[in-house]
Amino acid sequence: MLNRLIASLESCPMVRRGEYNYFIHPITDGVPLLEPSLLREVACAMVCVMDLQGVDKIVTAEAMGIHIGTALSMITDIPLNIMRKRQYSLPGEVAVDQSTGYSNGRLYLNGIEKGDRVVVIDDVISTGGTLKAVIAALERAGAEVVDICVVIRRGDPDVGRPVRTLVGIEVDEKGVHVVDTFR
Ligand SMILES: O=P(O)(O)OC[C@H]1O[C@H](OP(=O)(O)OP(=O)(O)O)[C@H](O)[C@@H]1O
Ligand code: HPA
Repeated sequence: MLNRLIASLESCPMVRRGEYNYFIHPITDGVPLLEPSLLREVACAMVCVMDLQGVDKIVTAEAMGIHIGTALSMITDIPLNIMRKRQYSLPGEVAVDQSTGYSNGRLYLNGIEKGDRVVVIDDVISTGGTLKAVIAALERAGAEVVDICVVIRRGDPDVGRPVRTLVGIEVDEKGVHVVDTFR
């Protein structure tokens, strides 16, 4: 079921970002080209593994959760909420710090109401810094996070909650190796 995702990961290029081996892949970067068949494979697999019963909103983080969140939203008819790197200063906006293996920034949550049942999705989890920030913002807004699903898990990060992943990978100087599926 994940043939396209696995084959494209095992042949994707990698660059150094400081000390970090950064793999470049259509799902995580939109580079060189995101084929509809790959996006469809990923979105359909996410719909299969997630518990979407009674979910009010799909939440993702700018930028590389957006195409996946959009595909999921169109399949399920559940609205999409995007945590932005831009501040809007609307009433109730929640700001959180985000750190990854190669960057630090701030994410802003708007449009979530107390008691909303949400699922969180993203393209990749590596240090877990981004997901921790997203979960913290949702908790501050009073949402109930009912499921979390990420396409690619790099290593074994811990965000204090179960995270479903479609594939697990290891990255070394030779490139990307897929080590598990549907965890
Ligand atoms: O587990 P982590 O170490 O936090 O890494 C994962 C995050 O890194 C990337 O986002 P990034 O902040 O690079 O922004 P982008 O989506 O705009 O590329 C990716 O889209 C994830 O959200
Ligand atoms: O190695 C990576 N590649 C693409 N996106 C990422 N987000 C965190 N790590 C990575």
